[in-house]
Amino acid sequence: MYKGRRAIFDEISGKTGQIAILVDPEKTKEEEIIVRLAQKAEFAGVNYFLVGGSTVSAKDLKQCIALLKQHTQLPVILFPGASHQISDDADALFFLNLISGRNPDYLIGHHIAAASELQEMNLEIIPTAYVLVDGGKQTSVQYVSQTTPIPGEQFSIARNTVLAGMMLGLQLIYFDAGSGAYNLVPTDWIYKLRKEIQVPIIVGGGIKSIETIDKFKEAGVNLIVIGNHIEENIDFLLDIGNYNREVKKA
Ligand SMILES: CC(C)=CCC/C(C)=C/CC/C(C)=C/CC/C(C)=C/COP(=O)(O)OP(=O)(O)O
Ligand SMILES: O=P(O)(O)OC[C@@H](O)CO
Ligand SMILES: [Mg+2]
Repeated sequence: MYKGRRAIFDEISGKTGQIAILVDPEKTKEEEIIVRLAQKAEFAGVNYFLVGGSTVSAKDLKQCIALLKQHTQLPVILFPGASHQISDDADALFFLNLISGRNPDYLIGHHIAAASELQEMNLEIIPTAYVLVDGGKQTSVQYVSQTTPIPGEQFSIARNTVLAGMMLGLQLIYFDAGSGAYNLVPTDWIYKLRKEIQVPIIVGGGIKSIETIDKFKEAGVNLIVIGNHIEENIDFLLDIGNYNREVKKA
């Protein structure tokens, strides 16, 4: 039965500059890769694994999570592209509400489809305002959800969208410029929002450098998500490790 735990939400809220690795179960199937990812992530001081994708099957998702849980102590959070992307082996679920879009399936449809199964699971469910930001290219999420992202120059639309999300009771904001984005979520959005809202903020899409991670941390982002860049270059985790050790010393 769903218990309404808040441990992971509290951990995400607790500080800025935390890092999550997004694992795509469609691309990451071999145990050997998962073992390497788990070891390097833990050594680097990464905070969480996120698992999901726009087009991932239930079977691939379950297998990937089971393997991750065998090989890492880090919390595993579901980042689902659809109602079938759920597994009781994970620790938490971003219950995404795609509020930058106007597609009812992604505002309430998938949620209803998943609700009865979720009620039987032991996952921490985190109601999340999922806000797509134009990253300069059409992404899988936009295509699959048939929604239009918010343009990077339209801060007031972004602001009104997240304010409405908060008023609806969503507890976390995830700004996503999309997988492999060319343009990042604008840092000035975060600075401006941080003047009036305290809810935890997640940012992802196209992040490839320590400099970017540090900029988002300084702006007040709680959790920075990296997918493609680690898929392409697992040794970026060494740089993340060095960065985390420097931040700790400072
Ligand atoms: C309520 C439940 C269980 C699900 C909600 C479903 C919703 C609303 C999803 C939002 C829209 C969506 C399709 C999100 C997917 C987010 C995600 C995991 C993106 C990762 O990137 P990919 O789409 O896999 O990109 P690439 O494969 O191109 O790297
Ligand atoms: O794969 P990248 O570009 O890091 O994007 C991560 C994530 O925010 C996409 O939904
Ligand atoms: Mg993917």
